Amino acid sequence: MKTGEIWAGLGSSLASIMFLYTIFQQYLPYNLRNFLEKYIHKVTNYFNPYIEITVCEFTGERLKSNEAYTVIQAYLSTNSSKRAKRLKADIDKNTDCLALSMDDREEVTDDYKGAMLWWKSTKSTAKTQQFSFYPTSDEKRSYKLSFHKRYRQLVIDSYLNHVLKEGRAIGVSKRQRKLFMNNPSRNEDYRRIMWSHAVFDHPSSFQTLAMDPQKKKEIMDDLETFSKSKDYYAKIGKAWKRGYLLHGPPGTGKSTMIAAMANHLNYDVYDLELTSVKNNTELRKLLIETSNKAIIVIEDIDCSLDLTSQRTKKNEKEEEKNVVKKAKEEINSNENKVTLSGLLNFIDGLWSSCGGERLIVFTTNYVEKLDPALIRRGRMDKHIEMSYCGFEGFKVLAKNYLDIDFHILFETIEHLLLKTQITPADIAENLMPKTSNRDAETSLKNLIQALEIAK
Ligand SMILES: Nc1ncnc2c1ncn2[C@@H]1O[C@H](COP(=O)(O)OP(=O)(O)OP(=O)(O)O)[C@@H](O)[C@H]1O
Ligand SMILES: [Mg+2]
Repeated sequence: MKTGEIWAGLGSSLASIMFLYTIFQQYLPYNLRNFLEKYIHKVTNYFNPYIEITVCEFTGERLKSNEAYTVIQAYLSTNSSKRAKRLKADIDKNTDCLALSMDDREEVTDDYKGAMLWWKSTKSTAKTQQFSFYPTSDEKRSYKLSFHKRYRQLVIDSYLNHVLKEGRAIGVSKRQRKLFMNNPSRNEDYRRIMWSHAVFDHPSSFQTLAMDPQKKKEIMDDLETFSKSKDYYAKIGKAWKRGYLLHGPPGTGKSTMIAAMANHLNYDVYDLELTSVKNNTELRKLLIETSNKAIIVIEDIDCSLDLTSQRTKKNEKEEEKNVVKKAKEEINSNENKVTLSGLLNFIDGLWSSCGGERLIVFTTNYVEKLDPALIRRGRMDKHIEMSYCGFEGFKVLAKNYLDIDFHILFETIEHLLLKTQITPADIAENLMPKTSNRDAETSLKNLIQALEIAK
């Protein structure tokens, strides 16, 4: 008799035993049934060449949602919509579109480096004793991955990482970005939600940003290099973050640039209002609650705190002023106790390295007012001056607002721009059509008039 036949014979006998057992199990005493089940399980496990990995939707005693489940769901989304026969559709909160995923107890296959793998979505309903008028949410969902035992090493060493990486990338590309604002601190409430958020949907892009094209390209390259440098930062032993200082007169596009940066990199934005932060401890708490792939923005840093004179030598008069100020501060001891050193710690202290891929952006109208310690390289790695509008910047605005690349009046405007300091915000206002018939010539004439006056 051949070995194959022996195995086949064994298999069919086992199947018959199992069949008989399922029929007669109810007549067996409880203890015997328990004993038999244990051994039947062992025997079937021995003959079963397939390995299973289960990932539940919720884990732990407190049933926290399991990130691995979400990542796998994202990973399987493309595969399921192509291969599964039974799909379910839900509104995706992030994209506000219908998202397809495989239905409960549905199965899809995946090929990876020649190995065949099966993903099955399972659902079990826990039996609760409690009576309720409302539908109970005791459904437990999970994904089960099955594969032949000869692929064990491939799955553990490589496939699972591949699923994690791909799933995360799909999740990031589909997510809707958020704009977070820190909530003002009131009294000691440890359950307080530190950040509120809204959907970030700003239309600004580098394409519509009016500035010197070379400078613009340099910034875009810098951002892209940063976002791809995870391994490089790890190699040189630096936390994966970068500081940008945007300075320039009002209306030159600092806030617009931040939105363009966020859109370019697909990052969330945390708009940190320092004056509502009670003290350094709270600042730290806010920091650790930020996510990766985010821009933390502190606008008008010079107005947010008295960060200007703390490290410079003060003359006596200033010293006197400070005594009065200190007394006032003590009275309002609950207010504004974020200090320069607290902020420096925020930027480059140990806490700043929790997580990664974060930009910190400061904006100011008066760069000279800031303490040099705050803006030195390493903290604010890149200083970007946003300045008055040049001819190249004007051309971008003309394209944005009037949809023209050239006009006979451009030459006059170029001459006038050389002699006038005008912000992109002012130019934009003049180019904006005032009537419903968007006549480019009238808008350009308006601008020329404004430039003549400004000159
Ligand atoms: N460089 C620019 N490119 C395109 N639009 C711009 C630019 N600068 C300003 N604008 C336009 O002007 C408006 C105001 O600009 P923005 O708020 O970015 O200026 P800001 O430098 O942040 O000013 P502030 O210092 O007062 O905060 C924007 O809504 C935008 O429409
Ligand atoms: Mg601004």
